[in-house]
Amino acid sequence: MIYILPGLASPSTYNTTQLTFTSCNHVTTICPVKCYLKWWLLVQCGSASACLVPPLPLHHQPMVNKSSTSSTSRSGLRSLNLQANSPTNPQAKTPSSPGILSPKVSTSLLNSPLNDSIGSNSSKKAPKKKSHCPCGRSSSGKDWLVLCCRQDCKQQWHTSCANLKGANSLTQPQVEALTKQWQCPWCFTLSYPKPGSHASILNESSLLENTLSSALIQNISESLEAAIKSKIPAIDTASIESRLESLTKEILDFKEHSVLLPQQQENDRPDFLFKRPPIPIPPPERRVLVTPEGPFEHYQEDYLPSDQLASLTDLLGYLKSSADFVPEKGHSVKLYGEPYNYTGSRSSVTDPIPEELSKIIDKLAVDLCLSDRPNSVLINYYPDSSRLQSHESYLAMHSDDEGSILPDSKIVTLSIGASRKVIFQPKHSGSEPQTTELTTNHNSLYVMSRASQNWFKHGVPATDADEIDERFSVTFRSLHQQFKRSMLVIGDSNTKDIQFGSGTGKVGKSFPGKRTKASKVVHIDPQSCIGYANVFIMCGTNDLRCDYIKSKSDIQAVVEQLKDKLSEIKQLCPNTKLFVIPVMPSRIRQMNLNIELYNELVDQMLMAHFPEIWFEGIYNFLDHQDMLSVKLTRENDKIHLNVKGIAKLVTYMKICVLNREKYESRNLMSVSINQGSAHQNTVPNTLLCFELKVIKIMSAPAPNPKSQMAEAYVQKHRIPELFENMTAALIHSQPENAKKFMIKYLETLKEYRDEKGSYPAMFTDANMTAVFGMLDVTNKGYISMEQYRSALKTLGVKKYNARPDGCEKDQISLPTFMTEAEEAAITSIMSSQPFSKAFPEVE
Ligand SMILES: O=C(O)CCC(=O)C(=O)O
Ligand SMILES: [Fe+2]
Repeated sequence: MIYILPGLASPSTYNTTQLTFTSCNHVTTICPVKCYLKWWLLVQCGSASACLVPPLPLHHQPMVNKSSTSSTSRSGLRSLNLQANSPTNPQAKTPSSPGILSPKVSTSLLNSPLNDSIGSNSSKKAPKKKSHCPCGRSSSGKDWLVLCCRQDCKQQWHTSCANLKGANSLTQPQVEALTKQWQCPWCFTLSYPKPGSHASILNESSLLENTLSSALIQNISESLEAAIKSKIPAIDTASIESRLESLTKEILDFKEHSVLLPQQQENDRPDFLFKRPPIPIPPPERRVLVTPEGPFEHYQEDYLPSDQLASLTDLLGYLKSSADFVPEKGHSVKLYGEPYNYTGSRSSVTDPIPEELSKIIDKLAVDLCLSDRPNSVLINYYPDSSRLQSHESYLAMHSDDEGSILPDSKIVTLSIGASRKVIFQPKHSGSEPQTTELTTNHNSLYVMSRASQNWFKHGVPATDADEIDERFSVTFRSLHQQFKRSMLVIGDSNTKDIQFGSGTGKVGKSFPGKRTKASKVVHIDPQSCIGYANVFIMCGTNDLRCDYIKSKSDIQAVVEQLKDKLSEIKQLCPNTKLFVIPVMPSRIRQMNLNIELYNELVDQMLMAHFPEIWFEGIYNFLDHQDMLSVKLTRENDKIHLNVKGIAKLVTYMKICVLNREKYESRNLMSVSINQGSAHQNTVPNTLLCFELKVIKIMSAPAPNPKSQMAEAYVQKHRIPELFENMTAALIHSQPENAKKFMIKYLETLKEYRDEKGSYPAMFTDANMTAVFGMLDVTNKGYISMEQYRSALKTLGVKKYNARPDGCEKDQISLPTFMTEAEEAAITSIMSSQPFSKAFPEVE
């Protein structure tokens, strides 16, 4: 392929035009061709196809043309049609073709239609008579005269003037071959006009625009500068600059911390999605909390009888000699029983509790009436000063407040060896903390409650004595790893029927916990939260009854009460994950108006002060009129959830716990806890998009046929369940690409529907009820064990309880089925394998 790149040209500049030849798409030569003929000869000798764009007269735009030809030759060459009359060839005197004229032959006189468009220099030179070359001079028999083939032109040109000098050395037949359709430089144009979208046009216009606007800006700034200089003699530019710098920084900070979506996206989001404030406002100030109990409950000397003391001393001696202690800061440790992981712990391996210690635990359980038998023993070894400098023997101030410790349990410490001081300091006293000292003597015991850990910290200070003897403290705790997922539900009568533990209709063993009563917000007891990993507050319905609420300020007062309670809980239990459940709408319209406003205000309050507290949607408890669904409400009761409602509530809470656990474990919200103060953090936008805002609870609008149709459609296709499921899965998995994940999810569902694949392992009550219903066709209310197994299989559950309630009678009820299915699903999620299989990560 040959490309010829013309430039702007007038006939007088043709000689400098360059033709660019490329072959096989490679530029092979850039050849300054002084005439078309040279170019033609080159092309004839080579085999490449070619495209010639001759130099154009000034009124034509320069352009590059990659195509081959309009009128093409065999080689794809755009032909030049020369009309020549060789001065050296006598035969040429007789024109052999109509286009070839001898220099002396004159044709008709015609005005050139292009004369006007030629540059002024050229136009001066351009003769009016077409029978003469535009140069107006005679060629003195040296040049061929060639005639433009265009009917409306027919202008003659000297070969030299038309940049065809070489033509004069050609023979007549060669010239004839060239001259069939020659167009003169005035007429020759490309048959392919430059498209309007051509990059060069865009560049040209944007360049022009930029240049114009830069020039304009420059003009303006110059005149401004001049005006300022003349009017204001001296400006402190340094201070302005520094202010500008700090403003820029503020803007950047704001951008960084802002969690609001850009305006457009914000508008695009459905109304029910969560919003967070751009910058979280710090929580209310820390306040002085009065400790309800002392730092330790009990201290007793000479605790162990001599035989137990002797065997314990033997064990400690053995541990010391066998170098079983693992060094930590200021002391060493040895762990037995249930693993106890605390901040700074270095020993992950534990041995079973040895007999000597087991016997001591038996005694402790009886003597101290322990409801939970300690199952974890940590021995601290403070070596004597021959092994460790006195000032290096200590245990730093800390609280035993790890999530795995049972909330209502005791932490018991037996001291063996040298007397050492243990000191205690309150955490929330405000002023200089008052220190309590306890001297622990050999064979003494002191007992702390788990709750006291949230009020006090304790430690074993280094001594300034030159010499100290060794000391051991044998500490006993009740731990359970599942307690890391423990739940406390603080709520009104709607939470009364939540039962913790395992078995039918219970929360399940994966989520230990308890429910405490708070009929009204003011009854919430922050201390009850101590030791629980997750706290759900579901309270407020009674505060919002129509008898109590006379104006908006009454509702605001309840929100303020809640704020105070939350603030205290946050201060007392910084590690606890808090969930506020929006007040469930009732079936009383007037009351729902109060509830709607309250939820709205709580939402705002949380956004402003506690952005880390989850305020989850409860929309799936409502019917299409945003009233508590009649299916979930007790008969003749407009407020309370029925058994199904409670089961749904429990499922919802469990999903909340799992979602948050996964969310935090992925470091999306790294709440860092430092000495009791939780640092606020922002929530990433991607996730916020999927957090559910409490639905707008409106008083019921008059049903209209369109909305009924829409409702019927939504119900028929189970759209809310689909979205509920998908949102849960999305939050749970938090894939990089949410869109792809959802597509994949829907495809999985589709496969399931087509009975090709496994159903995702997280399902709603509706899913389970539907599967149960398919098996219990006669509506007996139970299914057989065989059906139970196949139903779980249908739901994609692989591991499940093989002996559920009712298995002896071969009658598995719907609640049992639901509990077991859910428990199994949750177990599978936690073991993550089947879950991740059901929700493959989408790249
Ligand atoms: O050595 C002591 O008395 C204190 C031990 C202690 O606080 C602990 O192990 O957590
Ligand atoms: Fe401790």
